[in-house]
Amino acid sequence: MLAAAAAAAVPPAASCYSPLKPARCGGRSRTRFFSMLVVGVFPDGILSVTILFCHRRWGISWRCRAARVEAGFSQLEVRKVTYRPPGTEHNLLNEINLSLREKSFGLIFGRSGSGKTTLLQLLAGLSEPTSGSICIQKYDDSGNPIGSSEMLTSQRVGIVFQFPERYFLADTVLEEVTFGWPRQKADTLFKEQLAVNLQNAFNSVGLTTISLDEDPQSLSGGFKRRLALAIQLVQTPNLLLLDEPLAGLDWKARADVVNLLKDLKKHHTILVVSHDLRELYPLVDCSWRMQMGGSLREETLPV
Ligand SMILES: Nc1ncnc2c1ncn2[C@@H]1O[C@H](COP(=O)(O)OP(=O)(O)OP(=O)(O)O)[C@@H](O)[C@H]1O
Repeated sequence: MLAAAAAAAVPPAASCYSPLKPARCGGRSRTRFFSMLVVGVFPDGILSVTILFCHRRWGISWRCRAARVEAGFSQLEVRKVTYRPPGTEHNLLNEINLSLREKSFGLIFGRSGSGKTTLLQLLAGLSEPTSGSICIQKYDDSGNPIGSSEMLTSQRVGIVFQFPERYFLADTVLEEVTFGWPRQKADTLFKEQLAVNLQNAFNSVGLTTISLDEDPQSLSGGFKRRLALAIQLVQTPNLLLLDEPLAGLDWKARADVVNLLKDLKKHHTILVVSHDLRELYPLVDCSWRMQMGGSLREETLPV
């Protein structure tokens, strides 16, 4: 990142400069420059790169250009979340805490009925926590929080349910993907952006070989899951939630989806609920066990 920032900061006139030695600028000029790279970090975690040119004959005349580059990382934080469905007397989830750093892969496992899917639904904004908060917090490189956290909104989350192909509604892949897109003319620009996102999403899930006129139900199991993922990726979510992504697939399609998730993990923050621990194990950065009674404990996978 620093190299890129430095490259962006170099003015055109300084194309021959060296940060280590005095350099000769241009064939005819005998003037020599010294250059200095000044790097600073502001308290808000922004990295500043400044290049000073010190002129040998004129003393400290200088030219300077600065670039500001975001440093640090952001993290999903679930803080003391409790959930009791309206009209019931028992909590399904109790004081759940979870942190997941951007571009990492988290996995929640646990017995059937312990509350894993309920937690995903809260993260996706499909229901509201009874208490506690779900937010995104930014940190600098030293791990100090930058500013206050932002609430995670449903627009920033993509969720792929268990057996997503059961919810396909359209007759063609194109209609399926564009199902929720705005229909009004005024939204042309927005639709153009979605079309670009769609191309990127299809590239990232490896769906470029299928025809957009194909019936989604005629796709293989692995390709149906790819399509379900692409539909979510079009919205460029900050967080991708997957409920049992391997359920109901044959061994080949399972391997296919695991490889796909390995690729997606490079660019996306992914949180998965699954019983398929052995197959997902190589991808996992953090894991938690949901216990009966709805409490969550960080725990390495028992594989
Ligand atoms: N709105 C609700 N009202 C009452 N109980 C509910 C509600 N939603 C879910 N439950 C119950 O909460 C418990 C947790 O369900 P959930 O689907 O989250 O479990 P899970 O860990 O994902 O299970 P599985 O691994 O079988 O998918 C279940 O006993 C379920 O019946």
